[in-house]
Amino acid sequence: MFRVDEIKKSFKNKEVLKGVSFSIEEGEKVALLGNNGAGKSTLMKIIAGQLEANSGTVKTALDYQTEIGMMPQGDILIEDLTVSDLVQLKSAMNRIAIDVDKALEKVSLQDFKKQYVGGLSGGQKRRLSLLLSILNSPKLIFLDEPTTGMDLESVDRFWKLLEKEKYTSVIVTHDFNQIDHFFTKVMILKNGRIAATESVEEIHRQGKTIEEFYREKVEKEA
Ligand SMILES: Nc1ncnc2c1ncn2[C@@H]1O[C@H](COP(=O)(O)OP(=O)(O)OP(=O)(O)O)[C@@H](O)[C@H]1O
Repeated sequence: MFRVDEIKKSFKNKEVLKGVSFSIEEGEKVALLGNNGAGKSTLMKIIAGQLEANSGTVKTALDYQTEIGMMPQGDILIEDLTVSDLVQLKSAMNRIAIDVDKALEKVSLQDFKKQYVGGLSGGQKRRLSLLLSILNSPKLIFLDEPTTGMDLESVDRFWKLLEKEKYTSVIVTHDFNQIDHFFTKVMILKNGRIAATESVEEIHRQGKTIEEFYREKVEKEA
């Protein structure tokens, strides 16, 4: 469904990604893990086309505009539009007809439709970003730390929404509480490469939690 081959990226003379390769199959829910500065957001930006890699390829038969949803780490929102207008604008850009109220209900923002985006709280902006990235019911979504800044109730609602919608997904998260029951696969980015890829089922079969697996791979061999 989606394949990344030997992606390399340096900033000045700092080599952040040294050859990252992986593939995503339909139905997988992949947690992309790694310490701060490991290069997760850099990789996500390259996949999103916001940043150019020095070398490597991204291959997919999916259409970026209509079949892939992206939620970057920082919110890219137009602050001086109302919530409702922004949702309408995005749906017009994607040439889809949507019921704005219903869409806003998905992320519990129905009471904020007339408010300016710039006046939303950080967690509310994240929820709006999420909505924009799934508005066209994509087949594959890439989310970079989607729950950052959300209160506990919103975090719970966020994971429930994703569970219900059943997207194939790649999600950068530090939310270890959720990884054990939401994801099917874990990828760990370390020293510029994918240092480990494992199915959650296999990790559990070994009697470990994902957090234990992560610590073993990242901390012990640091
Ligand atoms: N535009 C840039 N210019 C220079 N260095 C950059 C730039 N973007 C990222 N970096 C560097 O690349 C490295 C990886 O950053 P990145 O944001 O991809 O990490 P991350 O794994 O997403 O971290 P976090 O968990 O903190 O979000 C860091 O050392 C960062 O300082």
